Amino acid sequence: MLPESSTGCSFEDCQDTADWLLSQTAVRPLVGIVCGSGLGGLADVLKDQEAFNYKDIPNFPQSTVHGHAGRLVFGTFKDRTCVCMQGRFHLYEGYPVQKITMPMRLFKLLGVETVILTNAAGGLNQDYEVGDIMIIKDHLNIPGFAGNNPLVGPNDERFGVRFPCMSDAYDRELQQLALDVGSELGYSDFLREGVYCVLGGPSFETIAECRMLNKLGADAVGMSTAHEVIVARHCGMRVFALSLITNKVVSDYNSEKKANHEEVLQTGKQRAEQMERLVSTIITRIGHNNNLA
Ligand SMILES: O=P(O)(O)O[C@H]1O[C@H](CO)[C@@H](O)[C@H]1O
Ligand SMILES: Nc1nc2[nH]cnc2c(=O)[nH]1
Repeated sequence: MLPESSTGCSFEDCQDTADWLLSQTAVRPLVGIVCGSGLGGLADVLKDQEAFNYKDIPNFPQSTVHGHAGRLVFGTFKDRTCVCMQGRFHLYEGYPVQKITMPMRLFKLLGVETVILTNAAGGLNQDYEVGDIMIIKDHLNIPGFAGNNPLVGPNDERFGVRFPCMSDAYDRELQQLALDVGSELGYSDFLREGVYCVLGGPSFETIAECRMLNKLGADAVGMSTAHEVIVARHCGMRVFALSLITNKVVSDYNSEKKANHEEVLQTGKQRAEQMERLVSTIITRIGHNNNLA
């Protein structure tokens, strides 16, 4: 494990990055958004945009995955100020888990109160269809079982406590709000609630792994989000997350289907409009200081 000071994720490193960004933009974001694979179009619907390429931001990692543009976009939905990651980082890119979650600490230091994350995920639940949108109510952090938790290492109390609670990781009021908004928009037929399981990737799952994960209680599987959620909750931000079911996992030895990233991006394109409308409507209903409008 690398000490925090050498990964560029210490409080001081994050503060330097926040100070640099706050000196470049007048936007003071209350909502932070992370876009999943193929779902970066959400950032494009922000008004009065100010965008920064990750490569120009001090201490910031670089996006290496197709479907993750690598831009931090500030702007507004109605009068709600937002900062949006158009591209996230994953364990399989080779970054330490502390580095891929560093943007959550940056969000906190920028003044963000609520974090909304999206991801592309494989459907494990037999009832799920491609194109379903799953409100994440809980997660299984499998890399964490092996000690790869983003909070491993010295704890900096300026961010949060040594042993943070995770039974309330996903905000229940925001889940209910999403169900209500989904119903108003006519999305109930493809809106689900379930458990997301993160694996390290980059290989997709074997059939035996899919069967095991489903038995463990996971409804969808991916390679992101849970680490970010842990760090966001550690520093006291409210969290809401959505999985777009971009493919059904292969859990039958007679199936000829093969998981692939192109299908993931393709489904993202097909559901982009509904994902954007759902998220932007939820944001317009989040009031200041975390109250619902
Ligand atoms: O979780 P996001 O970033 O949406 O991406 C998902 O899609 C990619 C696989 O196609 C993996 O990176 C997986 O985690
Ligand atoms: N691990 C994993 N990640 C995904 N991201 C999108 N689909 C999948 C999947 O089937 N498995």
